[in-house]
Amino acid sequence: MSDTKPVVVFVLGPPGAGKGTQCERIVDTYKFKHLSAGDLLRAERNSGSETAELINGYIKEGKIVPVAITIELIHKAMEAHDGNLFLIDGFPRNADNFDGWAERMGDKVDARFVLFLDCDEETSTQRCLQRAASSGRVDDNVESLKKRHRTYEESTMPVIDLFRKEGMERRVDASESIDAVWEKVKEIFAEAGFTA
Ligand SMILES: Nc1ncnc2c1ncn2[C@@H]1O[C@H](COP(=O)(O)OP(=O)(O)OP(=O)(O)O)[C@@H](O)[C@H]1O
Ligand SMILES: Nc1ccn([C@@H]2O[C@H](COP(=O)(O)O)[C@@H](O)[C@H]2O)c(=O)n1
Repeated sequence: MSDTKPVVVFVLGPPGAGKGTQCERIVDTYKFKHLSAGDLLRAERNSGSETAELINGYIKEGKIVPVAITIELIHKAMEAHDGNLFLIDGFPRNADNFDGWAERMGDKVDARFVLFLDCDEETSTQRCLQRAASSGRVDDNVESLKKRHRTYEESTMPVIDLFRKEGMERRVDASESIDAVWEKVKEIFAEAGFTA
């Protein structure tokens, strides 16, 4: 991490909304470091560490891992990066994530806005099921997706509502094509003062 306060943009939305897809383009264009909470948790699970089994259970059930574990992974990844712009994807996902971040990181970073990629459950499910052929993910199946959607509605939407009330939410209709979504995302980053 550089000496100046890290700038953070959060990326939220239902499973398969296209968060990772748009993050790749944001990284290429605006030179952010992309930190996906889901990717960090899957890597930790695959490392066979003492929390691996616990993390796997949460992922299979579409539940949210306790924040202490997730923040530790995000913080370590931020420390390891020699730059100032961070795109934190899939976090904060529930009140525990939100409160844990506020407590541990809130005053250490400059959180600019939340990119909310929004699409309906049917679109989201179809995208994840198509991705299943290549993703190898234990949770890209109908049963896990139902659970992930319930978690999204019950736990993540209230967090997005909180950000909206704070004027930090920037919503994009993610049911459009990848290129159409990208055009809207670029407008949001330009309005926030980021240059390509
Ligand atoms: N706008 C889009 N239109 C059609 N397909 C898309 C669009 N955006 C992403 N996809 C495809 O949908 C699948 C899910 O996209 P992606 O992995 O980016 O979603 P995500 O929001 O990061 O998912 P998760 O939260 O489950 O990790 C991928 O196969 C991707 O290629
Ligand atoms: N803040 C988070 C983010 C993710 N998880 C767990 O990982 C699963 C996959 O997340 P994706 O963002 O890659 O879809 C998710 O269903 C959770 O089980 C988490 O616990 N906390």
